[in-house]
Amino acid sequence: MPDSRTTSVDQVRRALSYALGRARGDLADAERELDTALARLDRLGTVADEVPVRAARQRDARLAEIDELYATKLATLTRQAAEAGDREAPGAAGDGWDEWKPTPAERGQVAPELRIGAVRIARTTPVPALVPLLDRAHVHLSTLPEAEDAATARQIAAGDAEPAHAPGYAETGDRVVTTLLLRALGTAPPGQVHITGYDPEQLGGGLAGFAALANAGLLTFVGPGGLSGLLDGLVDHIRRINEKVLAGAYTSLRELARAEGRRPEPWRIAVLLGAGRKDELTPHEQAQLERIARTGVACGVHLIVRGLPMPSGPAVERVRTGTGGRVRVGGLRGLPVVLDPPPPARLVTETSTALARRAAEGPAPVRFADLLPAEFWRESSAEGLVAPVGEDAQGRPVPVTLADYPPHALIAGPSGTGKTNLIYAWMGALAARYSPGELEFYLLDFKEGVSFARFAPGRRDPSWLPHVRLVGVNVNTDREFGLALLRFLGEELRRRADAAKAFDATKLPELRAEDPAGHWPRIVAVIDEFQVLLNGRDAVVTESVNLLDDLARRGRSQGIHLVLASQDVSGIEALWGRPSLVAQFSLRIALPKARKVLPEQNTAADTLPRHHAIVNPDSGAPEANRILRVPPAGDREAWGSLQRELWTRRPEGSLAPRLFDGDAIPRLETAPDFVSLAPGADPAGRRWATGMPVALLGEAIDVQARSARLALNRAPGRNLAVLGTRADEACAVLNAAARSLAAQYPDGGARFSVAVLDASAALAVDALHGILPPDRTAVYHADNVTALLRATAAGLEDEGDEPHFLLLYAVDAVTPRLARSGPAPAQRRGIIPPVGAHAGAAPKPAGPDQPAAAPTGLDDLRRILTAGPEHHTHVLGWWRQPGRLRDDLGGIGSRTDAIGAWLALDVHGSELSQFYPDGRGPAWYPRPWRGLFFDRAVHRVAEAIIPYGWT
Ligand SMILES: Nc1ncnc2c1ncn2[C@@H]1O[C@H](COP(=O)(O)OP(=O)(O)OP(=O)(O)O)[C@@H](O)[C@H]1O
Repeated sequence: MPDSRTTSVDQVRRALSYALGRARGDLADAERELDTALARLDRLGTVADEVPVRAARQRDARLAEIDELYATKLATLTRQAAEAGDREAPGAAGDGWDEWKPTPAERGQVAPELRIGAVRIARTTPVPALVPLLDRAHVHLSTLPEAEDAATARQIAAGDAEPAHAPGYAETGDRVVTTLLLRALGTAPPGQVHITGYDPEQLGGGLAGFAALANAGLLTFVGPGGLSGLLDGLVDHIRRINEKVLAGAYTSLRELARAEGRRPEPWRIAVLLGAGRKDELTPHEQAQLERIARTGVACGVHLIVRGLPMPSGPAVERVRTGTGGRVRVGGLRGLPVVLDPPPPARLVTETSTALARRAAEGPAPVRFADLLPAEFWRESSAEGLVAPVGEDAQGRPVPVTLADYPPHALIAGPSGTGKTNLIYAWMGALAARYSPGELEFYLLDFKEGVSFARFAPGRRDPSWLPHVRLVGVNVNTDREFGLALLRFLGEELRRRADAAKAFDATKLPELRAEDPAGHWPRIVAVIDEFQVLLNGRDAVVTESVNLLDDLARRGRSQGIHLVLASQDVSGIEALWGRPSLVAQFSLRIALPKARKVLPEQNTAADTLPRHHAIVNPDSGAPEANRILRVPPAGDREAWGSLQRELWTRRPEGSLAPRLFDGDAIPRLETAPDFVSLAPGADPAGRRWATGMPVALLGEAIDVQARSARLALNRAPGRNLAVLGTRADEACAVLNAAARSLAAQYPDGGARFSVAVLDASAALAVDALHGILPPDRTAVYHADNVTALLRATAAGLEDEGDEPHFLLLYAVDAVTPRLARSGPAPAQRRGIIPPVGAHAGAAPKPAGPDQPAAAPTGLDDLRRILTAGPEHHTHVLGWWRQPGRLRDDLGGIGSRTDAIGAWLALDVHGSELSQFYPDGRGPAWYPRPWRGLFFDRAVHRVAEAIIPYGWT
């Protein structure tokens, strides 16, 4: 009994020691109890000798009690240790072979210890036996002396059945090697473990099943004379990692991986299988081996050595193999371990084949998530904007800067090479680092498509990117929108410069320091396919280039940054003719096969692989090239989840960005200017700020969502002529005008006379039913419009203050008839003055031989146009040709002042010469669903607008 107790106590002491690592506190308690128990045992023994009979019984009872207590404690501890062991070696590091599959660690995750078997102690739960390898230790395998092997066999739990096949020493060693390699391969990302085998005696040594890895260069063998070279190579590699990768910033790759969330270098495992002769190593080899043993682990270089001497050291785990799958592991204080069964041969070969295939596919793609910081919105943009857009070949994120230098970027690459994707990646990385108070985006895409629309709320996804203030898509025909953005930025530049001056500051960082409560985010304006804006030689190009020049030169100090992207920047004469402007774009980003964005002598883009980019912050100087891999960032899922996350954090009161879609027909009912007119809106908002009625004609092509508007005050010329043959568009303009005017008189107070003079307008006029006040609206047709005009012309002086709006659809369809009509039935008040004469001018007296001519319907129209506005009677008419309007006004040479505002549709600029101050007409090339609006009271140059839809 005492003998077996002593053995048991010994065993337990070791088991407790093992569990120490996992359950230190419990173990300490247990050990104290154990010491107490042993002391008590001693005392009991002594007492027993003295009082043999009675005490012997008592002693046995106490010992049984202690045994029981002790067994319970031990069971608890081993169970805890087993659980801890399972946690330490999750997935491929510890799973049984039935369910085993690779579970590659996430980047930056620490490599786990690897299970080889289980610690067996009698009457307790088996505890996983873990061996440290990747980033932790080297492994040295040696053979247990026979006596120890036999003792181990005895120590193994009595209940454990001997396996049917009891492997010998060599096979047990092979099993350890195979198990460690397979688990290491399964826990690392594919391709991240490179194995080298040194097996001069062709022992196999557990390496044979991994042969498929050789196809992908993940397994190499060195021949019998190759040990020296292998060790030298590993030492060189360690030196390189220390100098170039860790570079004094980190003490190990493990630390680097933890800090940066990436692992730039694969692990290298050298399996050295000697034949057991001590003298096999030369002194040089021995020295190199020692070096590697000492310094390799920090650099991801690991040795599994068998049959060769291995220097001792803290980073060497010793595994002594016996027979029958039994081993003793140094780190487990020599406790007896029963190896797990060997991994099935098929599992080894299939895993190796799959890993080789994955590795041959190239490095794991960069992930968009890797560009994002651990915590959002922590950066200040006072000094600039810095964010990565991809990773270099070593997996290091490549930061890209927009600041004083470089202030602006040019991005180029042929179609499909990933410009849009790169912009997404960059925007995501920036938006995650800088809050909307630090950064604002203005985005414009001149190519067809809706690539930037995702940043604005959509039907499927109501979220938006809170940094985005403006999104313009499908603007390929609306260069005016690009110009509007540049004008807006120009204004902002002026505002910032003025504010800086007021604080005696010159730059944004100084302004921010002086005015900490101010809202001075950096602005990034991205214009994709910007060459569309600069194509041609018209006024839009001239003004755009001038504005670009100003923004590029002065924007840098005021935190306004331009990012211009294009498929081909080579053809943009407007830019290349201005080298000083181009020089401001010192950040150059070239995608594969990009032309001209880098200087001629910098040809790196020609050989750039797919999904890579060159970032050059030094105007393309070859030595400043940084080549990087760009992650896919266009994926709606990846992007969507970031956007939603940022959206939920948006500051209170944050407004959705303005979305301008050149392909969409705007709606009057949602136009902010209309909403503020509509009944129920703030009364102060109605009838515009000035109290005069305002007709909204269409959406202005502008950064702000505003309406093109015509103020109908009591001043000469306050009429509108819509010109062109496109009935839908002309009706849309007149309908919007009518609806917006009606909205300003919800309780009556204005008269509407609507004349439908061509069938093409019938539907549009029908659509006004229920919108115009029924009791204040009269509809006329060709057969009674003369009466309308007669009555209106005759009654102008009697109109009083009530406004009267005449909406004449296709008026030119009846003017030939109007010219013949008369005499009028109503009271004549005199002769109609010629158009252009002042309304109050005296009528031309009739000569004695000339009876007073009866005014025709056309005369009445002219009088209304001329004299009406001062009596608050306004014509909003549609003429299908400018020539007809001119004729209706009196023909060539007659004055046109009665038409103070016009909106041209499919009319060429030259046809408008008579109605334009420069006498030559505006530069206007008609395009579908666009009009050119000119109000001589407010415009210097005509502005393009988009009619509101009326259906
Ligand atoms: N780094 C990348 N990784 C994976 N896929 C990419 C990457 N870059 C681009 N792509 C994919 O390639 C396709 C073209 O990319 P993208 O639209 O960004 O090109 P582009 O240069 O903007 O083309 P275009 O000028 O015709 O609009 C897209 O399907 C995109 O998802």
